[in-house]
Amino acid sequence: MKIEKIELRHIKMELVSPFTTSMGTEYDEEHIIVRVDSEGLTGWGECVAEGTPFYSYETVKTAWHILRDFLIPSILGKDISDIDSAIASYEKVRGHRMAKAGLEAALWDLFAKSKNISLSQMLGRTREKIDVGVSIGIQNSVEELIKKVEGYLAEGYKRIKIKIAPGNDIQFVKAVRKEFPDILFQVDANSAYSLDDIELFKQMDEYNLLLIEQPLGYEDIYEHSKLQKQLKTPICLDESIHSLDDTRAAIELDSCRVINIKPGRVGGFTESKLIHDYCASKNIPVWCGGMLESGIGRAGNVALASLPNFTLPGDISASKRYYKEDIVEPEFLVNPDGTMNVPTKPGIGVEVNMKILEKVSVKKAEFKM
Ligand SMILES: O=C(O)CCC(=O)c1ccccc1C(=O)O
Ligand SMILES: [Mg+2]
Repeated sequence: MKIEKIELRHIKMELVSPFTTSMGTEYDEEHIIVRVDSEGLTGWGECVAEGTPFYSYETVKTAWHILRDFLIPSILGKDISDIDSAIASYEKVRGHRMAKAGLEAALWDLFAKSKNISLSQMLGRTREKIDVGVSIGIQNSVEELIKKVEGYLAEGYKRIKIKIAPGNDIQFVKAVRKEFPDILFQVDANSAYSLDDIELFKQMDEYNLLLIEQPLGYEDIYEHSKLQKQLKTPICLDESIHSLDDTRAAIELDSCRVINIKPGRVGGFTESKLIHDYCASKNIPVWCGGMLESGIGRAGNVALASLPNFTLPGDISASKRYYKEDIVEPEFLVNPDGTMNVPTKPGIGVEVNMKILEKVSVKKAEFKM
């Protein structure tokens, strides 16, 4: 397909409630929306680099620079036969996986639309509904957390994840487990601890957690292998896994027994599929993480999570859990049974609401051949 035009939009959307993690508190989310136009079709993607370099070194500004100065020039005006050839055209660019994933997502949407199939079909969907969970930020008190958990369970969510940080950990775990003895329940530390905290993790090991996400260093694989050997609870790596190679190392070393796949963190759907397939071959379950995406990125996550080895509920929640109004129609909903429908229309399967997109855009640039 001849890549005729690419548009970038820096968007900023206010969260319905602040999101607190060990990395800080977010009140709004900044991402980049990538639009690719070719032969009368439009592909949409979302780059999940944030305004701050606290989860990842990438930010909206670094991703904008890499997209504008390196990735877009490598494909603009060219006749691209498939996604792999697009990826090959910018393979010299090291790292910057979120920037790459944003562009790749728009190309996946474009190619799926050109074949008149859904993105999930093109990725290899084996289910029409996915199980979904919710990620809850650190709350001011145990009572507030219990109330939030109760609300989300009532909406149907199949799995609860809470963020933890030193000083805000075991008391929350204890309270939730006491109140809800049978729910699927996990924690995410976003790298806030070290091996010196082994006693805390041994305590957590007694609460039948589904997994403990990214307890140690954000680039670490080795120390996680030491921690995993002392716990019954599976460790799940998020931040440390950027590629299939990282995945192999982590599984070979027994650093984790579950992998969180975020297409942005690993550079796109292509790498996500490689990680998914490798984990399936090693009997390692995967689930789809989230980056507080708008409906455009969410559509991609939903499609990805329809692959067979996504056997645990993802951090894929309803649009309204994040934003008062989403930029896609229809917005994403959670069914009362805790599932979400995988869109079946061509490409991402939802329409972009241009009026709302315009409203949340703080900067726009157009690149033409
Ligand atoms: O989108 C979601 O619901 C997941 C939210 C979440 O946990 C998260 C959001 C931003 C950055 C990192 C993480 C994480 O999974 O660690
Ligand atoms: Mg995480």
